[in-house]
Amino acid sequence: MSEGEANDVSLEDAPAAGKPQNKAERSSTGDITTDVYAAAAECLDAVLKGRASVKSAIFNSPFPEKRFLMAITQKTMDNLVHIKRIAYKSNLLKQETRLSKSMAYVLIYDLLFGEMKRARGIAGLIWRYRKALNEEMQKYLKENEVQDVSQLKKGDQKGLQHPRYIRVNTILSSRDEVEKTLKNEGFILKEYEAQSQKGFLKSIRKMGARSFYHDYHVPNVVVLNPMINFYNHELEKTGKIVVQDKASCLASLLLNPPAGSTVIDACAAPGMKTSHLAALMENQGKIFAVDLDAERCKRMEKSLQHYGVTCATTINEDFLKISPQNERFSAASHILVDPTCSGSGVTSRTNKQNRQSKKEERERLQKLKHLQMTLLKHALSFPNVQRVVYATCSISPEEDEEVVQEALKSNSQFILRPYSKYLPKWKGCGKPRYSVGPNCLRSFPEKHLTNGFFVAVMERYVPLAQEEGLVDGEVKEVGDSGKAEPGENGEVKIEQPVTDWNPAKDKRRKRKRKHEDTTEHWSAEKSSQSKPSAKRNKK
Ligand SMILES: C[S@@+](CC[C@H](N)C(=O)[O-])C[C@H]1O[C@@H](n2cnc3c(N)ncnc32)[C@H](O)[C@@H]1O
Repeated sequence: MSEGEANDVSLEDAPAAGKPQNKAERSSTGDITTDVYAAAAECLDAVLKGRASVKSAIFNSPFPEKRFLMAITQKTMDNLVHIKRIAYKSNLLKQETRLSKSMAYVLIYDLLFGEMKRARGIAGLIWRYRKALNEEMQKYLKENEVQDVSQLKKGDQKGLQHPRYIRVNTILSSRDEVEKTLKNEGFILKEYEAQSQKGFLKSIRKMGARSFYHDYHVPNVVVLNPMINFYNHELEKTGKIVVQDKASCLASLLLNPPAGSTVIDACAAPGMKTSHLAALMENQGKIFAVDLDAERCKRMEKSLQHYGVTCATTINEDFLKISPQNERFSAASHILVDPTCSGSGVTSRTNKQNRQSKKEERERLQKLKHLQMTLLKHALSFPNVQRVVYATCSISPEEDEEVVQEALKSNSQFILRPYSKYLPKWKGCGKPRYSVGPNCLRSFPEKHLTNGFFVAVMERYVPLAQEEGLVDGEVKEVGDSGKAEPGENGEVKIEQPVTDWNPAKDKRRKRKRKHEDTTEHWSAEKSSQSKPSAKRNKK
């Protein structure tokens, strides 16, 4: 079991009918303390399994002291992320099999966060572990850089409350099949409050344990309650679903290579995005899945097999050493660059990272930025590449907007396509203090309920001047002030050098681009099940 799984309730635990709790826990003992623990555990169980809200569980409980019951149940809920983590680390749930999970959580709450001073009744079962639990608690406080429990964040602690996203692997399954399986297991497909990003997120925020939704932005992604664990589910074991954060699906979705194309995934391991690309390409064409790291490459190979990917070849190589002129790779029309980054957007990691001094942090970011920019520039130098997507799970502009801005400055053949052209339903862009910012996609953990992520789409630009045999010139961003100036369609404006610039031609070029944009039939919203047209492939 991985650490992350310690926060999950497994599917077997979740069915709405719910197995009854231990008899010993349920029966009235005449001991008010044991009885309140039992009642609180029942309420918690009902809430975690989606049968009731805290208020309705308390209301329906036969336990007479409602305020007492409310206090302990609500406080256990508020601290549940911490309690689960400590319980997992101490190995308590494996050692003490006489307690249901909910009862263990209530007792751990009272021992570590509450009032438990001595072992009485059922509390005796947890009292024996108090030393181990207290030790884990101290480590946990240290990890979270706080002195005592009152300083721990309540409820919506970052990183642990995002929904569970599963991507249907359309190579081996279909959304209908996955939906049917979920429904057979008692899950209920729900509609959003409104067909908008806001309406979708509002519904997701209050999603019950047994509900699921189709994702609003990414086709074939299903959204479930974070408590639901799919790691050992039959759908996962058979490769029919991929447990993948939604934000990380956006990079492949925006690259969106048509079936039959030649693609390089330049930093591919462990292959999550490669398998998504293969699914979007209907497993037709060629993906070179390149990665420097031999171990990760091996894992990727296994994983691609598991997901039924046959159109990809893994290559254990430094992408920078692959020559753009190499015949094997030079036909690539689409390249994904998802390089090593600080990972500062991955919310489950942010709490754990060691504190570095500001200077060390700056130096580290500069090194990463240099590597990332070298990789991106290399991708842009492939002779037939039409679209390059750059992505990171970092929230630092040094690794995001600055890399894209500088790489584009040094390459006059590419423009930044506004992500909104391909994913108009997504609301969330890059830092406006960079001219490229408004055209780049960003996801924000609190806003989008995903990891923090950054994606930029670059496309080969064919200037009219070149088409008409004029001298091609320097490409520069309009707005020397450094302010963002989205052009028509939102892309960063491209100016021809003054010597070649002809307003009439520029107008025609804009008209032509506008026409192309309105006739562009492709949209990222298309279902990956529908066949992409070959016309797009030629673009
Ligand atoms: C963020 S991970 C990629 C995750 C992957 N795209 C996925 O979705 O599963 C970055 C990867 O880049 C690889 N990498 C770093 N520098 C590289 C280089 N010069 N050439 C190829 N791979 C590189 C690392 O080994 C690492 O596996």
